[in-house]
Amino acid sequence: MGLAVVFENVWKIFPGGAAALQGASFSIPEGALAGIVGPNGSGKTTSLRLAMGFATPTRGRVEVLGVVPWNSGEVRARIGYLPERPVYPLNVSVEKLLVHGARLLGLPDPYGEARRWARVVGLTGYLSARIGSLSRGYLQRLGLAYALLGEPELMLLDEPTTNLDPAARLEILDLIRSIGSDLSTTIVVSTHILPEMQRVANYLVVLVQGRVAVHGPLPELVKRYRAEGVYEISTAPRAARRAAARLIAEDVVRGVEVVGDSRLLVKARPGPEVEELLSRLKAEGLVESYTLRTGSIEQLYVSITGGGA
Ligand SMILES: Nc1ncnc2c1ncn2[C@@H]1O[C@H](COP(=O)(O)OP(=O)(O)OP(=O)(O)O)[C@@H](O)[C@H]1O
Repeated sequence: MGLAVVFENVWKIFPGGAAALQGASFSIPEGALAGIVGPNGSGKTTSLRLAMGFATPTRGRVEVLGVVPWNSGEVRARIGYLPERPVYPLNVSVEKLLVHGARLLGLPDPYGEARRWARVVGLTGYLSARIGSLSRGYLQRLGLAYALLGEPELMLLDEPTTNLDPAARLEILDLIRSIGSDLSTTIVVSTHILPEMQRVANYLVVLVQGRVAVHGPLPELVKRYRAEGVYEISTAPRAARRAAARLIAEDVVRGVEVVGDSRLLVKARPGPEVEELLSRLKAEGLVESYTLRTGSIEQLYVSITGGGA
């Protein structure tokens, strides 16, 4: 599988001297739903703007979908971008804006395109609504629909949940997750709110002061840093409760959830103790298979950086 985004030793120094990126290197594989996480000012927005080709690096190499983005007008049409603070014409209808966007991309059926993505983001009932009348959550849906026009190969979403209330936040995250699983688009989401990424991301880039502390598939990082993880366990037929009772008594297990007759989720810090325990239960025939599914991004972040997001 190829790489959707490659940053190689990228520096971005602004005219006033602020160094937003200081030798950042990371890559994001095609098809990933990647979170770029880091505290305010760590270079998230700068990274997305460089990937979009809206800015050029002072030094280093940025490659997106196999090309250098600021040299190629063509690649912009393959990327959907949701800026941190999008600006919309308030007196225009939802449909009109989406149709306009589809026309700018030269898409053959602008109305069909507008309706398709409005449906995906749950705005079908709002096609004729004035943009100025939408709530913040619905404005973000509109931003997602706009970024989806033309079904881009890559979506760059900059802090898509900022300024939303908790319910709208969850709706947007769920929407991003379902877009990620329904389409083959690579999605990159920046955020300074770590627990949010847990709901959606399977790949992580951790930025600290313009440098990449770590990047990689989430389960791999959880394992490497021994942050608390969630194991998905298949037990022998109808043995989920029995296995749960065994596991909950073990020191290394932080929590157990029975999710079916023969399926469990187990919270534990990955490492030899858990592996031993699970292989013992496997040998006994109680557990059939297990995989480390994901982990606590907050804990991971603390293990990587020594704290303070
Ligand atoms: N156009 C600019 N001119 C000068 N300095 C800038 C510019 N854009 C960003 N910076 C500085 O570069 C650093 C990184 O900014 P950036 O916006 O990329 O961070 P961020 O991680 O997205 O933060 P936030 O969550 O606050 O948006 C900050 O110190 C910021 O002040």
